[in-house]
Amino acid sequence: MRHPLVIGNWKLNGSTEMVKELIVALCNKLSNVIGCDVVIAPPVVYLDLAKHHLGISNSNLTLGAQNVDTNIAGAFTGEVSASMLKDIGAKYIIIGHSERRTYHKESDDNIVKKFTVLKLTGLIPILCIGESEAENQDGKTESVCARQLDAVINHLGVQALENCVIAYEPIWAIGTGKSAKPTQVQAVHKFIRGYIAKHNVEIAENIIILYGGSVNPSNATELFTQLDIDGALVGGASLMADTFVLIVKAAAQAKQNLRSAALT
Ligand SMILES: O=C[C@H](O)COP(=O)(O)O
Repeated sequence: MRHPLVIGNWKLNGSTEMVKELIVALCNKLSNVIGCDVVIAPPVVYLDLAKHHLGISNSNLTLGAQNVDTNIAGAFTGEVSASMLKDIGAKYIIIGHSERRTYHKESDDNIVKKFTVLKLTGLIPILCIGESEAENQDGKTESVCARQLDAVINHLGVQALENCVIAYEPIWAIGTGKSAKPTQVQAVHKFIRGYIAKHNVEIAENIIILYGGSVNPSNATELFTQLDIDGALVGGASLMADTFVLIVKAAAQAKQNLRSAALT
C-alpha cells in the first residue's frame, strides 16, 4: 500500500521568525505522529534556515522547494538550480504549479525540462496538474490532466514517473476555500492512475497522487478516505501549525483505517 504524504507549500510567505516558530511547533506536535510522510516547502531564501531548525529539533520532516530552474549552472541571473537545492538538503521539488503556469507563463515543455533536471539530480519532482474552472465546466478535466501527463511521458517515457509525485490541483479550488468534492477528486485520481497504468501498471499502482485545493482540517478526513487520494499538497492551511498537524493526523488515521478494513 502507498504511504501517505502531506506537503506544506508555504508559497510567498515567511520571515526568519515565522520559519523558526512554525518549524519548532510542527516538530513538537508531530513528534509522535507516525504513518504519514511530511514535507515542508518554504520560500527558497529560507531553506537553509529551515534545515537548521529541523536539525535542532532532530525532526523527520523533509525539506522541499517550490521551484527549480531548467539550467544547472551558468549565466542565469536570479535562478536556483536543482544541484543547489540538493546541496542545501531539499528532496521534493514542486513543478508545474498553476501559479507558475499562469503568472510565469510556464509551458508544458518548460515543465518537462524542470522534470528532467530533477531526475538527473536525484530529486523527487512533485508534478502539479489540473484544470481551470472553464475547462472543468466544459468537461475537459480528464483531457487537460492527460495532456499535462503526456508532456512528461512522451518526452521521457513512463519510467520517469517512478519515484515521483503527482499533485492534482483543480485551479478553481486553490486558495478559494472551495475544495473539490472528495468523490469528484477520487474520480480524477482514478483516471490519472488508470491513464498511467495504460503505460505501466506497476508505476501507476505505486505512484503517490496528492490532492491540492483548499484542504483544511474539516475536509481532510473525507478526502483521505478515498482510495486514490494518497495525501495532500496544502497551501494556506500549512502556515499554521495546528491546522497543518490536524491534516497530517487525518491522513495517517484515514489510511490506517483503510488498511485495517482491507485486512478484515
Ligand atoms: O500548493 C498548494 C495548493 O496550491 C493549494 O493551496 P491552498 O491549500 O491554499 O488552496
